[in-house]
Amino acid sequence: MASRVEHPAAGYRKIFETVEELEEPIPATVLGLIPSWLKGSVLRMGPGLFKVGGEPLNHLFDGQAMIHKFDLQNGGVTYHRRFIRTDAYVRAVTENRVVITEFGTAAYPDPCRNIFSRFFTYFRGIEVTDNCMVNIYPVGEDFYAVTETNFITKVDPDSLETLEKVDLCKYLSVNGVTAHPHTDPDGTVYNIGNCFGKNMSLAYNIVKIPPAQEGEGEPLEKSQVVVQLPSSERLKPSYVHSFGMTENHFVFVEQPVKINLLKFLSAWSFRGATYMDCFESNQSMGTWFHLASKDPAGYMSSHKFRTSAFNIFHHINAYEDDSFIVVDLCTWKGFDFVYNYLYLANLKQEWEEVKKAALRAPQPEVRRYVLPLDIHKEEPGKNLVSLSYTTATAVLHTDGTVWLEPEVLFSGPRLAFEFPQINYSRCSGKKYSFAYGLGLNHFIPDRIVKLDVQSRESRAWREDGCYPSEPLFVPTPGARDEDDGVLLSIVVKPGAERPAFLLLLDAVELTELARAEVDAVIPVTLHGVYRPA
Ligand SMILES: CCC[C@@H](CCO)COc1cccc([C@H](O)CCN)c1
Ligand SMILES: [Fe+2]
Repeated sequence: MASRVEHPAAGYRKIFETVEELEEPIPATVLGLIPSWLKGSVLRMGPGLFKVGGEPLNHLFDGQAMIHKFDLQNGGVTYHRRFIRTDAYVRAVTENRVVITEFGTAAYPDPCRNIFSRFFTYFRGIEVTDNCMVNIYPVGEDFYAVTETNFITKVDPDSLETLEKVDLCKYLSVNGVTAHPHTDPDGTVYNIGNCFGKNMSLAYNIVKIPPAQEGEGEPLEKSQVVVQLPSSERLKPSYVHSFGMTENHFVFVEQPVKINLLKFLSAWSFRGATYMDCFESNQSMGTWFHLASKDPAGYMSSHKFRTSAFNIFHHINAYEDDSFIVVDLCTWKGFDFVYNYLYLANLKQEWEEVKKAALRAPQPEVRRYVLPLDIHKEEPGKNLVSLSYTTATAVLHTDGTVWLEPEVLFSGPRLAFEFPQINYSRCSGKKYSFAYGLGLNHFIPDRIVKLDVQSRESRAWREDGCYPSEPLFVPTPGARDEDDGVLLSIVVKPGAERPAFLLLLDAVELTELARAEVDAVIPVTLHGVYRPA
């Protein structure tokens, strides 16, 4: 059972404060021993500028995108970081005001314009943000920093320069795609996104970007929608943050957090509206699971899986076993939108206040759901799951729906196992044993956790006054065991002589191998990738 850790000094405030970018990489002080085979870069995205024109940005997902890079070679480490030159960033800094509406902060009307031009800007659609502060991932030979809108930004993974703003609407009929794509061993990239389309043909589109082919130009030019999934409620598609992919199937969990399209597609400026204002909870649908086959791609409409309401952001892994699909998720119980608790004003409160707010929030739980593929007319009322190693159930109802009950893999009072990572190249879409995550304590990141999804045992790394980020798993070359490798996490230790470090943990025992300390505070990072040299 995770021990109760308290943060009375509220040191976590430091990871939500603006920092300067670096002109050049800075050296890190290495304590301990970095495995000689570990050569490459940790690339991560997060907010770096939290105030514009003297006004604070309100939400965790509003800060202007900053890219961070730890370079490891020959046992030495350097750290670099730059702001991404998005339109959102450049125009905010140039005009010294929020010009592009962010997730939870509305743009300010241009005080210099006259009343008429200000009035008419109200009627133009809002300018969708390109603030790519969520993740960075490779597509072919290129790296893209992303948020969840239709704009992704090509960046140089060595110099951290901003290369090109790309509008996915040029290639795909989507309004946005998640920051969590899946990648096949051959380099094919899959993603899912909302499609509000013409005449409200509402759906969720699964898109496929083929691998880079020599002299075949942009992979994005060849991207296509491979499956369209129907929305449970016309005019109100669910928010989708990630999806599952097994060897032969896509798994889409349709959560009861909905986008009100009448609000989202109408003139925001009147109300100084933001993306957050467009969400609402569906209090009656519960949560729906959808399946689609991968090749040939096709929606499996007869598989109507239902369960009770929860928020879902991060799929951990999904795999097929016998005639079942096993789906492991980081869930938050209830239909109240968890993002309502992630305003910076909340996260930067005194510790006692932070704990009080988290009491009212949806409670986190790692859950295993099992979806039977063969639901030909079994008799209703019987549990269809016959896997020996899980207590998850699936029961066919007379209306043709299948009611799912999960097995709980990890649960603790306001202790979330989140930002999950696995040995992806070896285990994605396959039966696996280990998941690594960031432990959130009343939403404050204060632990690195390893979860054995077979034994349900967990172990943690923590240190007083330390605030880690999502742990990235790097397998030892030629490893035999799934967890033979290193976990990399950027840790902030406010008040220390060197207030941030890259932590290297042995992924078997979560023991510290080394840390590379820098003389700089590093603000919160959300997601990232390890790029081998
Ligand atoms: C009404 C919600 C619209 C969807 C896109 C439509 O497909 C989400 O849009 C944004 C806009 C700004 C920042 C973000 C962040 O990525 C969130 C946290 N990851 C998401
Ligand atoms: Fe995420």
